[in-house]
Amino acid sequence: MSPSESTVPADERLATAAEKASILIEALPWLQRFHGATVVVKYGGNAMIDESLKQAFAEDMVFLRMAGLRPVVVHGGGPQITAMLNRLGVEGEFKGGLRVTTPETMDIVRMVLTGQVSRELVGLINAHGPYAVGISGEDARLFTAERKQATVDGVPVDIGLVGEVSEVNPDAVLDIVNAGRIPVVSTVAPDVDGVVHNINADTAAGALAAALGAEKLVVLTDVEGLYANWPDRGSLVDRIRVDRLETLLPGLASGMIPKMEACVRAIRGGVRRAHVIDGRIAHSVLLEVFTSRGIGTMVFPETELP
Ligand SMILES: Nc1ncnc2c1ncn2[C@@H]1O[C@H](COP(=O)(O)OP(=O)(O)O)[C@@H](O)[C@H]1O
Ligand SMILES: CC(=O)N[C@@H](CCC(=O)OP(=O)(O)O)C(=O)O
Repeated sequence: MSPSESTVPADERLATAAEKASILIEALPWLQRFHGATVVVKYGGNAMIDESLKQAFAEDMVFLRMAGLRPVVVHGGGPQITAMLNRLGVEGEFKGGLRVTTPETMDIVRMVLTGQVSRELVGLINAHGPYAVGISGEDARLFTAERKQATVDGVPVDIGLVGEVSEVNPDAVLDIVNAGRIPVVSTVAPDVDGVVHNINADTAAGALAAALGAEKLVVLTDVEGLYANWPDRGSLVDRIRVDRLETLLPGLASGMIPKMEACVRAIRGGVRRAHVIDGRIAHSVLLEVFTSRGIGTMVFPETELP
């Protein structure tokens, strides 16, 4: 046998081929259903664990695009901001799940999100072709921020330059999507006076999904989904109607609050499905979009039966 030849038993090859074919065919109804659909994917900093996971995420975005969907990425970067603050010796703290943002912190938040995390994701996606374009809430008035307070023990507290999204102008994102490319959105944005604010990435993703009339919002994080009795790992919620989720909101611990508020905002804004899934699993987005069972927690509208 020459070195260029190899032998694999025919029955083994057939079994592998049959398994692959069944995986591909399971995706068929979803490929049909989601053709042309906009999917907003929020990639949290806690799910950007290692290089292979980030590369798998980039592959998923290109896969969605090549399968005829319209993916829009909104990225986080909380742990990356914290690491940079530590490197620069700047003190930082969170209140009610949001980063207390001084003008000095804001400079670092903006630098890390737009100059580091966005650039890295854009590069990973563009390794597959000229698809990704980075854009921030400051570009073409994508987001307008309104100063937001945190709630600690039911009391509102000032946390500096932190914004809620008061307005979304999705035109620039649509320009990129309509050109066949993948927007990668960083969540810093000016208020009406032009003062740049730090916006939680879940909050921005929910607002953008609603403004785009997206089919789906998919939020990647570092847990399997929403646990009804956190931290009881046996209490993972498979699916939940938006009105029921609203009743749970006041009892949720920080971290999950902005995510679940974002899901509520998206569904109330007309998005058909919002999902919180485990970004620590490679290709988790494909598993959610193209398999019948999906993964994680799915939020659906009140107009559907529980
Ligand atoms: N009810 C809950 N279900 C699941 N996770 C929860 C819940 N309450 C709080 N959490 C916490 O929320 C975290 C996810 O939020 P966060 O750390 O902000 O992630 P990300 O960087 O993905 O935005 C989880 O790791 C978990 O510690
Ligand atoms: C106001 C606020 O808290 N902003 C966040 C923005 C980044 C973010 O949301 O990143 P993750 O999705 O990785 O948590 C922050 O400064 O950490």
